[in-house]
Amino acid sequence: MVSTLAQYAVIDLHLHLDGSLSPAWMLEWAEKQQIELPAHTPEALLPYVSAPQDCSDLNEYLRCFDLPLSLLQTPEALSAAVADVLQRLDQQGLIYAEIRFAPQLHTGLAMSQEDAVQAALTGLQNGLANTQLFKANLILCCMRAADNKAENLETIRLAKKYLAKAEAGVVAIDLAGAEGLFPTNNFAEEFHYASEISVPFTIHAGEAAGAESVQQALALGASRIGYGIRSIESESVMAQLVRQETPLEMCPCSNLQTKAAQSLKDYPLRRFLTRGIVATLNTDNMTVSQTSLQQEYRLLAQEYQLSRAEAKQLMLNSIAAAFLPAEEKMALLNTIQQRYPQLFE
Ligand SMILES: O=c1[nH]cnc2c1ncn2[C@@H]1O[C@H](CO)[C@@H](O)[C@H]1O
Ligand SMILES: [Zn+2]
Repeated sequence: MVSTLAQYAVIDLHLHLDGSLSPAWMLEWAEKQQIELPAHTPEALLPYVSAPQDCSDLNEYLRCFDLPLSLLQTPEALSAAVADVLQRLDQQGLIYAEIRFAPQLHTGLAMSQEDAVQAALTGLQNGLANTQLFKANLILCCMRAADNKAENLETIRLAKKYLAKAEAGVVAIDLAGAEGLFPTNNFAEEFHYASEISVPFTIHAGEAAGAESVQQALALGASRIGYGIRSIESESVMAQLVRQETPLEMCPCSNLQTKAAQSLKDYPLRRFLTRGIVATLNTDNMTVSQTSLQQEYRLLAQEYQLSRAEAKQLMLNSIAAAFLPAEEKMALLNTIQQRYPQLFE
């Protein structure tokens, strides 16, 4: 049962590019760019780019992104990183993925946010050409910070521009970063603007803050919620998620590390599914969290007694939740059925 449930690992809707670079890729691109790293083998590099065993909270978790981000400041590196992640997802048997990154975190050298978006799109097209993936798309993250409204608004403007180009590969925006330090409502202006110009969005909420943060994200018009774990604290928020069919992008390994969830035993995924909330299963950060989508399914199968029916529901929820038009969702379902008929027996 355990190994078969890992076969349901075919769609990842919540995966950060910068938190998912392989150590080998980081070593290769550090050398290419003559960037000095604190370690010179993949094993020795791991402690610098993955959450510690005793990670205390989201703020500590977020420190793991400094090193990978330092390697992603040129168009070549950014394109290569996207293509490499796609190749690894393909090797793992995935069929569809939405990869997110924050263009404003890639402007440390000479790139503008738009250069970063274009570089990532080039990587997306190159990567897709070399894989069997049905498709992959990009989500552009706005960041929770103190003085970055202009940067966030620019990210949203770019999302609109590239959303308007059919098939470009940008499908939505996100809000990432330190939720405990910068509450969701601080970003109301940004998301009012996104709504006004019809840019769909997901917001990381209910991770380092409570159900009220999910409530705020819903009030702003979020189409999906990143994690939303602490929705479990509010009957009315859960009722709203059911009523509006707003999907939750759940990432158990990461949620345990950031202490958004205290233990797997109390992880609210099953209660969400039972209530009819559109919960999905994702990785968040393959490298920072030392995980893969198969690993997430395996963990839940082993330690959470995830059933086959629940695994199938999670996969079907991911199809429903994808930022894809209805006909592409149908095509995605068909592709999965053809490639993995055993998942539907
Ligand atoms: O679990 C998370 N919660 C909130 N923000 C995150 C999480 N994982 C990554 N990022 C943030 O998203 C940025 C763009 O990919 C990363 O640089 C990191 O700061
Ligand atoms: Zn995330």
